[in-house]
Amino acid sequence: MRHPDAPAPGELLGAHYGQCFGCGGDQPHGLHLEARAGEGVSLTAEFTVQPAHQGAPGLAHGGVLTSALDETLGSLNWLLRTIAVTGRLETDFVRPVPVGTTLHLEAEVTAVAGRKIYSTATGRVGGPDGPVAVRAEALFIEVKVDHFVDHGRPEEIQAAMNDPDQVRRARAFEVNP
Ligand SMILES: CCCCCCCC/C=C\CCCCCCCC(=O)SCCNC(=O)CCNC(=O)[C@H](O)C(C)(C)COP(=O)(O)OP(=O)(O)OC[C@H]1O[C@@H](n2cnc3c(N)ncnc32)[C@H](O)[C@@H]1OP(=O)(O)O
Repeated sequence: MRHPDAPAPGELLGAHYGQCFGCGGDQPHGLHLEARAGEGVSLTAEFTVQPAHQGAPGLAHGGVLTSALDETLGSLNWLLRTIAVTGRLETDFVRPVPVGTTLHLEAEVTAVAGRKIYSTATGRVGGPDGPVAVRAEALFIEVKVDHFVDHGRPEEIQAAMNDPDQVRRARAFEVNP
């Protein structure tokens, strides 16, 4: 399942799109999640809860935590060298996550059936071996680059197509044998 050209274990995966809310370095409102390749089709990521991410006073909003899980699971695309979007995502919120906490995330692909990619993720607090605060089960569906070209707002699509770095990133996913 792991693509032969997948980044080596330990390598930073980088953003799939600079304006992405989950991982984009150019997105001032984003989570700035950083993911690193693991063994097989797995990875780890870190995300620190900011004051802008509150739901209840001093606690992370559940939707923001789900976004961090979604992004972590979506980053598995880099290891499969496949473009896939979230079809279904189910989150368990096991313990509250205070502002300032670094969430230590890990994700892995559990099965692939045609275009369907099943995956799971956990987020731990206090360190990579700390207690689980959130976990998720997901189904991603493989799509072609056309998915974004057909459905995205034209101004952002045009800007992405004019950005050689973005075109290179998109191509890297498309040369999947
Ligand atoms: C040069 C410019 C280009 C730029 C390129 C950039 C490169 C980007 C690189 C990487 C990007 C990654 C971005 C990650 C971002 C983080 C992850 C997100 O948040 S993604 C956003 C949220 N998700 C959506 O917006 C999906 C919206 N939904 C859809 O578009 C469709 O529903 C889609 C594509 C998911 C499926 O539609 P169908 O028509 O293609 O396929 P059907 O036949 O419906 O489903 C295929 C199989 O999947 C099952 N399925 C689909 N949805 C399901 C669901 N919700 N629950 C259970 N099964 C489901 C179906 O039952 C079917 O299964 P059976 O093959 O028959 O066994």
